[in-house]
Amino acid sequence: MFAVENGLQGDPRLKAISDAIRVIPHFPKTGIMFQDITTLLLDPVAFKHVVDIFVDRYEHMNISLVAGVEARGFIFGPPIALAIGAKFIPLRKPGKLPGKVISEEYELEYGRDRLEMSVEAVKSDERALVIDDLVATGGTLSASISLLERAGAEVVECACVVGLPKFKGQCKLKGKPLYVLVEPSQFDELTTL
Ligand SMILES: O=P(O)(O)OC[C@H]1O[C@H](OP(=O)(O)OP(=O)(O)O)[C@H](O)[C@@H]1O
Ligand SMILES: Nc1ncnc2[nH]cnc12
Repeated sequence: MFAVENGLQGDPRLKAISDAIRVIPHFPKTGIMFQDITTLLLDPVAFKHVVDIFVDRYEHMNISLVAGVEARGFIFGPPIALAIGAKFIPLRKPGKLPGKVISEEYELEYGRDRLEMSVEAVKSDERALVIDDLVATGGTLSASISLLERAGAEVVECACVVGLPKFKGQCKLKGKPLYVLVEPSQFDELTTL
């Protein structure tokens, strides 16, 4: 893995994070190089580096709301939210949230999926951060931005641990900044899910 343009070039924590992410060829389908963050979770030093880097970046940005994308955004979002004193909102796959929800469809490489959010969770004029483990096409994060904006929040930034190379050079999603810690080498990534 290589570091991306994130203002942390030369920071040894990025290598520790990269090294802790396992790459599984041809999972879950032939041709996909799966970036497995579950091995990062087995390494408390590297896992803490991820949380520390995001907390350092966001603690003084007046963020009141951290939204995490099901499922892997639920791992990284809550510790960041707690450390910066923001609430955590889960963005869930369809049919999981009770109460009044709004939903957004988005494109996957094959087919479509949908994300839902509890509309009462967001107050107007909140400043939001969206967290996920990985950005591939950006469809999931774009749907997340739309949900939050529809509920009246201002999305300050989206942040992911891994950005796939097809995303190289792209640091905006729906006009919002995207902040990524590491990126697999070309060798590590054949395609996305
Ligand atoms: O940038 P994109 O092309 O939208 O892809 C990125 C999304 O894909 C993965 O989740 P997935 O939909 O596989 O769900 P999971 O976390 O429940 O496995 C990943 O955790 C991101 O949420
Ligand atoms: N290559 C990949 N590894 C892990 N999660 C993904 N989501 C989309 N593409 C992925």
